[in-house]
Amino acid sequence: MTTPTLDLEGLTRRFGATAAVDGVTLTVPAGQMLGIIGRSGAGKSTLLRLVNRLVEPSAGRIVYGGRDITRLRGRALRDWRRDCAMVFQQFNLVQRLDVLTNVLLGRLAHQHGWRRALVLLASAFTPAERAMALATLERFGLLEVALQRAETLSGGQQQRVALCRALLQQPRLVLADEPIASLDPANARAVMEALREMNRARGLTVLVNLHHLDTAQAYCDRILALQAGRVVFDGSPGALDAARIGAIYGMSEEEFAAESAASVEAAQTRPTLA
Ligand SMILES: Nc1ncnc2c1ncn2[C@@H]1O[C@H](COP(=O)(O)OP(=O)(O)OP(=O)(O)O)[C@@H](O)[C@H]1O
Repeated sequence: MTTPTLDLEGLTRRFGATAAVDGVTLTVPAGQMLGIIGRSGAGKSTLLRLVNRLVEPSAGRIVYGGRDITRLRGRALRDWRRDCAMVFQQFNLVQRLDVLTNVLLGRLAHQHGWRRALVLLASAFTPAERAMALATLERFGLLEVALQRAETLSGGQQQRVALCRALLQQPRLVLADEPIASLDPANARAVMEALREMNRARGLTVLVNLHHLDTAQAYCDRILALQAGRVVFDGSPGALDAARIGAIYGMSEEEFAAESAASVEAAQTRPTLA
């Protein structure tokens, strides 16, 4: 399935005196995997949250396939949020539920009102939905853990379950906010490969916030670097070398990576949703 172009036009979000995202103008073609990098506080999370309208813009527009997303309300806004699957650093699985049910929760994006409550309470997913969930788990090498509680899985497995849940939502875009920041290198690789496979096999547009330049270079078609909410680099992975990083951020690539790792550790000590 191909997806239409995503256009951000002068997108801005201010929090008091801080411009978290400041006049970002960008066209993301259908099926592109865009890596977004930047120091802590550069505006990466806010940018993703603007795209699915979890955060409202102070100025500018989001346009998808020619439709002004910024103006959507009510049902149309809910449908847009269903079209944008979010993936979080902390996976956000329901730990005490089994893997299969966690994946099926992605289908709830297609239900509203009392139907949603019914499906949730009675676990009333259809046989077709269950088959879809099992096939997705199999594709990601997770079939044998389908009936285990989420809490028994490694971080890398949990994040791949979260990707399966995102796929069950049948989104057009995937917005992944630091999806590998809490993972060791082997698990991080497995998750990035799964994300890349979703992008390639399904033609899904992926926007992924990453702390490490080398990861963005290895997996993404294009890199966007932010600083204080502004785009300071937008181009091919090969064009962003150590010298360019030094010029943009005033630090070496190693310092950039070390600072990012420190900010991840700080984030892990903050309370998160289960
Ligand atoms: N809800 C909010 N209220 C006030 N300020 C906010 C809010 N959300 C973000 N900010 C501010 O906006 C700026 C950008 O934050 P954002 O979380 O988008 O950056 P980030 O690049 O994702 O950082 P990190 O890598 O640490 O997650 C920061 O100065 C932050 O303090």
